[in-house]
Amino acid sequence: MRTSIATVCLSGALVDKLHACAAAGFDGVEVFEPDLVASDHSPEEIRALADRLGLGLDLYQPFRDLEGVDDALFADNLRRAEQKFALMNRFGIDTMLLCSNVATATIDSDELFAAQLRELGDLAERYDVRIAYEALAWGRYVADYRRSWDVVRLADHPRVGLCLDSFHILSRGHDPAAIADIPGERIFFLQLADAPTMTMDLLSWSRHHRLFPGEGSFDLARFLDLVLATGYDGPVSLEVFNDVFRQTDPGRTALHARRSLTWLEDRTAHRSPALGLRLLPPAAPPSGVDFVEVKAEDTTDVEVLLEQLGFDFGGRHRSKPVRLWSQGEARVVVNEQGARGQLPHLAALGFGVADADAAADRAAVLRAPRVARRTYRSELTLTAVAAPDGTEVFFCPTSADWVSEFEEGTPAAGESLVTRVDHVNLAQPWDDFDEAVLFYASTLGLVADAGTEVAGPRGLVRSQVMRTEDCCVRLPLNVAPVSEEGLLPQHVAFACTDVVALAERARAAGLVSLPVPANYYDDLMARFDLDPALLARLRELDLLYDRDAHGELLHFYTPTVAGVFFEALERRGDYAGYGAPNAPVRLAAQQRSTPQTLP
Ligand SMILES: O=C(O)c1ccc(O)c(O)c1
Ligand SMILES: [Mg+2]
Repeated sequence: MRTSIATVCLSGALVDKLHACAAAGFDGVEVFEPDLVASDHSPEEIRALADRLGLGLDLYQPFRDLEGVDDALFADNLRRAEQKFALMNRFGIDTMLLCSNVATATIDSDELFAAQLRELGDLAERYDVRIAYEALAWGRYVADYRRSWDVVRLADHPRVGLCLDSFHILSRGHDPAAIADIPGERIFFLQLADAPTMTMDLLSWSRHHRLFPGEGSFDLARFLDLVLATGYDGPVSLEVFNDVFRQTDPGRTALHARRSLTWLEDRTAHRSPALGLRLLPPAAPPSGVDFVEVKAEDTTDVEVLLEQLGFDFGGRHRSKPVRLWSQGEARVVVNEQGARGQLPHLAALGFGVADADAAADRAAVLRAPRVARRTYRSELTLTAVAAPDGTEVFFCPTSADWVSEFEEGTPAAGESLVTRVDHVNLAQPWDDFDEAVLFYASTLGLVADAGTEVAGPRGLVRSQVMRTEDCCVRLPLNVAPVSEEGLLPQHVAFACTDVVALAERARAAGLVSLPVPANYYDDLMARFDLDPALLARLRELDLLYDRDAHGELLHFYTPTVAGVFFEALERRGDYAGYGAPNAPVRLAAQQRSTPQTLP
C-alpha cells in the first residue's frame, strides 16, 4: 500500500513538512497549494528535496471552481489551469486535484460539467498531467461522489478521473457501496479522513474537525476495502484538516498520522485477506490492569491514602526505592527512584497480556517509542512503550511474578473489599487527546465508546472511554486543564464489593473523602426517589450515586495528592457507566478543596 499525506495536515513550513513526512515513513505527499505559495523555495528546489528524501510528490491540490460556468468565465478558468499545469511540470507532479465548484457554478448540467472537464483534459494532455475530480460535500451542484462519477464517465477522457475522499462521502451519510461500480483505473486518487460524529455545517466540520483513521466514528476499513477492491493501486493518502494537528510538532504529527494508516491497513486486511495488505503482529487485548505506578520524590501522602483504603503493604522492592500496595487484584506500585523534584503523578500502567513479546512487536511496528528503565540483576524485565502523554505502558505476561521481588510486606487488618482496578482515568493534554485514542486502539486493541462531554468549573471536559470488549480494561480519556502545579490529575478507580463498608472503614482509618455538597443529595432525592435511609448513608459518607436502566453505581473519591487521586466504586446490577452525571459535582468539589492538606 503506497502511503501519502497532504501537507495541509501538518504545521510548519513546506520544507519542514517534507522532512517530517519522510522521517515518519510516508511514500509521498500531496502538495497543498497555499503551502507552496507561502514557501520561499522554488518548485525545483522542493522537487530536489523530495527526491533526496525519497518522497514522491503525488498530487497538486486544490484547483477550485472550474465547471458549470459560462464561456467567458470558463476561458479564464482554463487560463488559470494552464498556469498550474506548467507549475506541476516544474515540480514533476502528474496529478491535479480539482474540487467540484462551490462558488461560481451557475449552470446545473452534467453535460456541461463533462464537456468542460473534457476540455480541461485536452489541455492536461498537452502538459502530460491528469485531473482527479472530487465532489466536495458542499459543492454547489456536485456534492455526491456518485454524481462526480457520472460526470467523469460522461467526460470520457483518459486524463480525467476521480478523487474519492472519505470525508465528503461519509459525512453526508452517503453509502460508499457504489464505489464497487467504479473501475479502479478511473480512480486517480484516494484521500482518507476520519471524523467525530457532529451536527454542524459540513464545511466547518471538514475544515476543523477531521481526524486520522481510528480516531473518529467513520468505518474506514470498509471504505478502504471498497476502494482497493476496485483494483485502485494509487496512493492511500491522509487529508486531515484539524486545528490541533496544525499546531503541534510536525514530526510528531506525521508519526501519529503514519500510525493511523498502519492500523487501518491491518483492520482492512482482517476484513479482506485477499487484498494482500499487511497485518500487524497479532496481539490479544489485555486481560486486565496488572498494576498502576505512582511516582514522586516523596510518595508518603499517596501511601497514607492507600492504607486508609485498606490496602495491604506488599513490601519494599529488594533493590530500589519502590514499594507495593495491593488489595484483591488491585496493585499500586509507588516509586521514588529517579523522582527528585517530582510531585506524585501516575507514571505507568501495567497491562496483563498473554504474550508480551507479541504485544511489544506490535507496538514496535506501530512505532510506539520504547521506554528504557534501569533494571537490576535477577529482576524481571518488562517491556514498556510510551503513550503520547508520556505515561509508560508495560506489557506484563500473565505468568510473570514480579510481586515476589517485594519483601517484608504487612497485610492490612480488615478483609479485602477492593477486588480490582475498575478503570484508570487518564487526563490528556488538549493536543494529545486524539493521538491517545489511536495509541490505545492500535497498540492494545482497545475499542472506543462514543465520546461525551462533561461540564466542569473550568469548562467542558471532553471524554472518551477506551476499553476491551469485555470491559476488563477501561480507560476513560479526557481533556483536562492543567493544575497550578502544572499537573493533569489522573485517577485510579477501584472496584469493591461493598463501598459503604469501605467508606466507613476508610473514615475510621482517618480518610477525609472528597466532600459532597448538600444540594447534590436534595437533587438525588428528586431524581431517584431513594429510600431515605440509603440517602442518609450516602450523605453521611459523601457517597455519590447514579442509576440507569441496567443498575446502580455508588462511589466516593479521595482527596487529590498533586497529580493523582483514587476512587472506590461499587457497581450493582449491570451498571456499565462511570457516574458521568456526578462528574460536574466531583470537579467542582475538587476545585473547592485545592490546595489539599492531608491528615
Ligand atoms: O475544504 C476544502 O476546500 C477542500 C479542499 C481540497 C480537498 O481535497 C478537500 O477535501 C477539501
Ligand atoms: Mg479531499
